[in-house]
Amino acid sequence: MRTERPLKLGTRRSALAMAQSGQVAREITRLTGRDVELVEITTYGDVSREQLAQIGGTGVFVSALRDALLAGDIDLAVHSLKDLPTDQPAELTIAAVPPRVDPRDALIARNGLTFEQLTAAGTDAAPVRIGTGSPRRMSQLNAWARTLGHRIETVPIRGNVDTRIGFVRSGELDAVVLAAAGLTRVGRLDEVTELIDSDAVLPAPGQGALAVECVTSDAPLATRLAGLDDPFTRVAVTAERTLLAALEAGCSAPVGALADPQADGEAVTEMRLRGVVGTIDGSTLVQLSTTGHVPASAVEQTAWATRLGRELADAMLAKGAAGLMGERAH
Ligand SMILES: NCc1[nH]cc(CCC(=O)O)c1CC(=O)O
Repeated sequence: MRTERPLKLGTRRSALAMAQSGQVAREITRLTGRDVELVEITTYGDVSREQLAQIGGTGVFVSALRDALLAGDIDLAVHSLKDLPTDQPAELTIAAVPPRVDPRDALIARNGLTFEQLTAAGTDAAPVRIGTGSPRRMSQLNAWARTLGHRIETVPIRGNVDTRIGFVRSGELDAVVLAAAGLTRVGRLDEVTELIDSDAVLPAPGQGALAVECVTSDAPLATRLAGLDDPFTRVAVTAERTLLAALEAGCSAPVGALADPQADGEAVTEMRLRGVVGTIDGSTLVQLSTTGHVPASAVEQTAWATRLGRELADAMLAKGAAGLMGERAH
């Protein structure tokens, strides 16, 4: 009997990418008995020193992995779902969306402070300086500070987890905001000083979820990878990403979205979808939500989640969402 060659899983070299790729590799081996080998790929998003919003945001981490898939250099790739452009190329298939981890953003502030404690010290002359390269985070953090009557300044930064946390440790910034999911995956969740409630800051569509992608023509592989798929996560991120697409926004737009499917045993029953879009300074936000009854059949769920996302986008557009998104961080 012929032993199958190991599957080649393309991954970025960052600690975060290696952690999530390694985890998916182990899961594939556990489910299919097949060995998986990691192949390191450098993406433009890893080498560029420019601000993410400036280089276009959408897809910079993704395109080198996709090129390697299409060239046949690798069999599959693992992406952070929030980094994936919403329009899926026909030659590539998202074969699985594994169970999502905590979708919230996390604050890492000096002296163990929460957002409210930290920002209370801000003045007009010396606002509290919070680092994030994300227009979505800037917009909602600024809006949050406004409701508290506190003075903050959002400072555009980028770099890997280590670099970002380093700005706080060095005293250059008072705090940084990162995805809890990424911090969990690289084992640094213990440095978080506040897990930010989604009522204050809605995460990026798809945050905390992964996408396992392969070429569409490799149907047998796609079928095997489907064993990693989590229907709860799939229905949630479908609604969130449809909202993002229907707003015609990319991953660097100030759009937050979160769907929370309620489970009744094995079945998803109700799902609430919340969305927000705002100006970078947080002076104007369009924030809406909708709730619906999730159909029982897996086949109907995708179409249903797509409809929910579109409906919420239409409602947000009717409230002026498009006008707020034209603005850019730079
Ligand atoms: N934009 C970069 C990026 N892509 C995915 C994550 C975190 C992990 C995830 O959301 O799945 C991060 C870092 C961050 O936003 O702090």
